[in-house]
Amino acid sequence: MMGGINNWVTMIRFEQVSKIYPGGQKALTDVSFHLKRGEMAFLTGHSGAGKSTLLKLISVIERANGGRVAINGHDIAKVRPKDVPYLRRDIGMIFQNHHLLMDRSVFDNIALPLVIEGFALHEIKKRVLAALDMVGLYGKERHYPIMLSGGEQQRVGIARAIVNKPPLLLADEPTGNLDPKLSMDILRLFETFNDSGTTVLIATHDLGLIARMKYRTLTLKQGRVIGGDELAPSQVFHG
Ligand SMILES: Nc1ncnc2c1ncn2[C@@H]1O[C@H](COP(=O)(O)OP(=O)(O)OP(=O)(O)O)[C@@H](O)[C@H]1O
Repeated sequence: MMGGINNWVTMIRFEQVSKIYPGGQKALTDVSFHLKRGEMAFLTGHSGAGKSTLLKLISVIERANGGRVAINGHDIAKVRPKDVPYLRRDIGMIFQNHHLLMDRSVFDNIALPLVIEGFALHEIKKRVLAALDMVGLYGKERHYPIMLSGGEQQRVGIARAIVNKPPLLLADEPTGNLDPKLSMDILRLFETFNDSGTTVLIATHDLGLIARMKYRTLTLKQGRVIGGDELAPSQVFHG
């Protein structure tokens, strides 16, 4: 655990985090912010600003070169490679191109995280159908992704991310391919999860979408956090 009395309320904590990719590309420089448990926030910035890299550091797909990252009370630097899968169970990840298995049914796609965790079949069935219901796709479990619209496919990806009820949900451009109405529907869905206690961080270019919502925003520019950062530590803890 990292020091500090406020750890128990913190879901994501970055302290002066830097990431340089092999080859020398600086992706993040001195990034500090906190996200409390139960918060929902946006992460924005131009293409190449470092949004995906920041999400990859949270999900331990990449590791930082400098500074400290703590997720759900765990100092990532101290998490051994063999324990990374356990940490990831606490994180639901949603991608722009949803990474669905096209040769598997909607049911199988959503069931995947539960199969990996070794759940019993009756429990898997119950949870998959509940997740489908939450994203408004009940009855489509036998469909294949190819039979669904882009917005429906995205919702299958969301159902897969929330099916094991992770306390943290990360979304990387979740509305990238969707029209404004569908984008809003997806954000409302995230709000529903947030209302039930899930911490949500959404990376997006879509400033229009952000402006229509009331949430805090962390803005990156060339790998650094820039002005008006409402996720600055003091404001998170005392705001
Ligand atoms: N695996 C990698 N190897 C080397 N450089 C990388 C790698 N991934 C990202 N980068 C570089 O790091 C910087 C930040 O990239 P990142 O993907 O985090 O930005 P982003 O804000 O998510 O961009 P976009 O909105 O286009 O997805 C960019 O300069 C990018 O070229």
